[in-house]
Amino acid sequence: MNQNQQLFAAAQKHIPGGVNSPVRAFGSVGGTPLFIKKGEGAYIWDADDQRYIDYVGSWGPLILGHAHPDVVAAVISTAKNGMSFGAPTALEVELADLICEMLPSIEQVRLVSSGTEATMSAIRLARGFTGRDKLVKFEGCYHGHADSLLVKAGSGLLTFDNPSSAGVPASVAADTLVLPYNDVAALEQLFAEIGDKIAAIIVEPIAGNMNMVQASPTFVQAMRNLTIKYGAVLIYDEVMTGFRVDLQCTQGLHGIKPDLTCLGKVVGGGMPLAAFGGRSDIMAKLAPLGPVYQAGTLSGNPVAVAAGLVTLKKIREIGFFNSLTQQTNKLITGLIQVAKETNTVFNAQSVGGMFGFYFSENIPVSFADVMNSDRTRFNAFFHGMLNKGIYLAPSAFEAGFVSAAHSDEDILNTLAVAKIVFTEI
Ligand SMILES: N[C@H](C=O)CCC(=O)O
Repeated sequence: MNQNQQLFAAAQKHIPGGVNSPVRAFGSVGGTPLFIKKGEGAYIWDADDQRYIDYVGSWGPLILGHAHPDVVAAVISTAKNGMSFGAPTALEVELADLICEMLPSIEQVRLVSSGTEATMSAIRLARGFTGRDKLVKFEGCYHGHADSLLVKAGSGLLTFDNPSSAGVPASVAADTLVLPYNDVAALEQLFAEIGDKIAAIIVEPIAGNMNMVQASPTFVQAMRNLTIKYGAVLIYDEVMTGFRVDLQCTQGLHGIKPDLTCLGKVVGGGMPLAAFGGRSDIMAKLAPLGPVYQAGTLSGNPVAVAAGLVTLKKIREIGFFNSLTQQTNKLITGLIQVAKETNTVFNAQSVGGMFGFYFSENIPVSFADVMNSDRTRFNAFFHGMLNKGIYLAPSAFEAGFVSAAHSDEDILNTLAVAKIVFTEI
């Protein structure tokens, strides 16, 4: 047994399934997960000292690459003054100001510790604000693991073939109405029937938890128009896409002003930090100002905030996003090219530093399309790449990420390996 296998065996003794989040168990692709020893730039090393070019980036946060020196320095210097106070700090005011400056739809913001907390709190707030209970979500979108959101969800649930979790009371799930992604007619029909009972739509405006699926412009516009018409709240879940696809996130690309936005991942620079924010009249309903309760001992944790601040400042530097977008594009066009050269049925797309690839003729626009892609081939490709030092997300239902640390050489090496693996599979 190698070190990874030994650690996995040991982990299973006291950690259910040997992992602290299900997709880490290598989901549908099977095998032993890598136990990571260290990361630097675009690379990670496993317990057997094998190096990999990493396109997971801790599932999105590491837009600057692993252990970026400025982020590490900020974390160390902040931690030296104390790890947590459970009291306000100047740093969190600075981060809140910066988020509001970068995202015009956010007039006020609250910091929390995970994407799940952000979406869960935004939904409670939308319900408190509207006085309504019904929530609209879309098939294949994943918004964290709060009870009401584990209905036909993506990410680890899909990976393990159980898109609606056990343990969610039917009464809770009853208020979650699930529609197909990108289906304008279904959305219009639902609003025509019960629009005055709907508190909110929550959507991943570029879905990253059923692989990567983009919302069409008509779908996006329909969500905005209908929520305005019926007085419902439009929640953009940009936990994955926030500061990852564009400096102004997906909402900047769409030219849409959501009522509330959920952020996570990049905003914390690799530390447990997330946020939700939006219209000040809605945010004013939060305690201690208003009747909607939301709280957290570690919310706005100074060490996490320090990492987030450095990360956001770096990605605002001139040329950062252009270069990240170009680098991701090189990977995607290169993969499409080598697939063509090896007669492999394959497709791929990217926005900013986020990408998806599919063993299918067309780019998927719905959950059903993703389900129809060739997942057996995906698994073979994943293992082939992993065995040759390329670490991709171990699930056909997750997006991939390029960081500022991925060099031309890394991309070329990845493409050379992909060509071999496409031929093998
Ligand atoms: N897709 C998930 C989050 O965005 C992957 C991370 C996890 O579930 O552990």
